[in-house]
Amino acid sequence: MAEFIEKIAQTPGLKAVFNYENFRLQPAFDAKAQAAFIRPNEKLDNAFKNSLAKGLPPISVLPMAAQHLSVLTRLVGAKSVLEIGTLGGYSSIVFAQAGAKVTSIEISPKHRDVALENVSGLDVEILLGAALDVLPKLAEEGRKFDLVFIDADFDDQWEHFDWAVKLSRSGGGIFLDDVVPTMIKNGEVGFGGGGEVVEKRSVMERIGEDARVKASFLPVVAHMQPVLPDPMMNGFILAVVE
Ligand SMILES: C[S@@+](CC[C@H](N)C(=O)[O-])C[C@H]1O[C@@H](n2cnc3c(N)ncnc32)[C@H](O)[C@@H]1O
Repeated sequence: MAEFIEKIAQTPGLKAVFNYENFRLQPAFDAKAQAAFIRPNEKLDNAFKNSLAKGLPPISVLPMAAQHLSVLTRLVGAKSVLEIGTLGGYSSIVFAQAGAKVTSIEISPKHRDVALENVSGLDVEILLGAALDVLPKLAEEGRKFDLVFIDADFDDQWEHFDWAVKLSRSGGGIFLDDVVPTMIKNGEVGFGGGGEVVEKRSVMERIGEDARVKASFLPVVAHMQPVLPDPMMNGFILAVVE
């Protein structure tokens, strides 16, 4: 191992690749990727501006995450998407523009009203209510979805995931967002008093023990400059339903 590290240190340019501080380059990478990959989208731009103007919090998915969801929808060939957590409909627009009929659940009447303005003309239905009240009704109706996107409160992630599995077709996908902040908030992974890493049973073990799905975890470094000065570790779980 020491030999390997020594070799890296002597290879021109390579040492810089293993610099922990590179996480701080994330805004530069993100700006580059946005400039390269993201094409003008009037509907999304208007939704973002209208949501801010109406006083909604700026917590919709970031542009590159939206692009990722769009690519995922196309890869899955999703014709129906269930979304838990609408906010102003930013991600709903992404799924609809990628070719899916979107059913989105939102607990706040104010957010629902702004979302209805933003998604006009697209195949998006917004169901008002707490997800844990609405999801059983969808199951009673026999609804099944190709892709489920979970992006609501941090407290009910496991319960939302459980319903997402019940409401997915075999081979469907489930995207559980914001897993890292949730686990840190709940003390499932974090630092102890001496700086050591401490862990307890988490949503990951629960999903891992669930034979109905095969799951993966993708950590991401996000930034919300200028709102937050430092890059932030986040991550999501992407699962396929057996
Ligand atoms: C992070 S935002 C969703 C962002 C949206 N997916 C986007 O990217 O444009 C979370 C939303 O979930 C809603 N929410 C929170 N808890 C909920 C629950 N239990 N049931 C339904 N919606 C909920 C909040 O009101 C908020 O609008």
